[in-house]
Amino acid sequence: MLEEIKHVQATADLLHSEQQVEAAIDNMAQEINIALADRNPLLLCVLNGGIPTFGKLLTRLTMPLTIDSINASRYQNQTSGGSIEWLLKPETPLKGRTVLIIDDILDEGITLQAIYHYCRGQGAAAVYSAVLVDKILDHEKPLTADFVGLHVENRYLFGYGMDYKGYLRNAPGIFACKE
Ligand SMILES: O=P(O)(O)OC[C@H]1O[C@H](OP(=O)(O)OP(=O)(O)O)[C@H](O)[C@@H]1O
Ligand code: HPA
Repeated sequence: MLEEIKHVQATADLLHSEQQVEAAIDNMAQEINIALADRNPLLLCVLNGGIPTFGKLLTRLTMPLTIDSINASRYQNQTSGGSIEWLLKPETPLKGRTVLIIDDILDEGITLQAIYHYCRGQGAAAVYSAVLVDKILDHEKPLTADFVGLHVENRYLFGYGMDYKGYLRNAPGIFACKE
């Protein structure tokens, strides 16, 4: 397995450097600071891929806020998605809260849509979403994200939280696997 991971990393294309990703996160934070300034938001980290984006946004946000996590996994360390498995639900009551869901990637949008409906079902007053990457697809998605860092071509990606078979989430940039 580790040989495969090393090969994928060595042959991948760098699409966005660390510097470019950090600048995109700066922009997202600025937008969120304006849009949610007086909303006392509850930030939900979508485990596991959302961890870097969540952490990097967190210290750039200036309003009073609280945090929790959710884990709705669809890819289970594979490169194509299946049905959603709910591994963790937030402990914080969502009723009446403004929720900001933070994830690494909006691909088909199935995961974000499921989390959105979950939050609404729990009585959240408003549900926003922020994704580092919105993958450009040739068809409509079930929902759009409110805050997007980068729009990226339709290839299998890794880095900044996004994994290849569970690995390479720590890659310092956004990389695309060779076909
Ligand atoms: O838009 P979609 O096609 O639904 O895919 C996007 C989701 O897929 C990944 O999660 P994954 O299920 O791989 O879990 P992970 O966060 O642990 O990597 C990613 O973190 C998003 O949550
Ligand atoms: O391109 C991707 N890379 C990593 N994880 C993902 N989850 C959905 N799409 C992707």
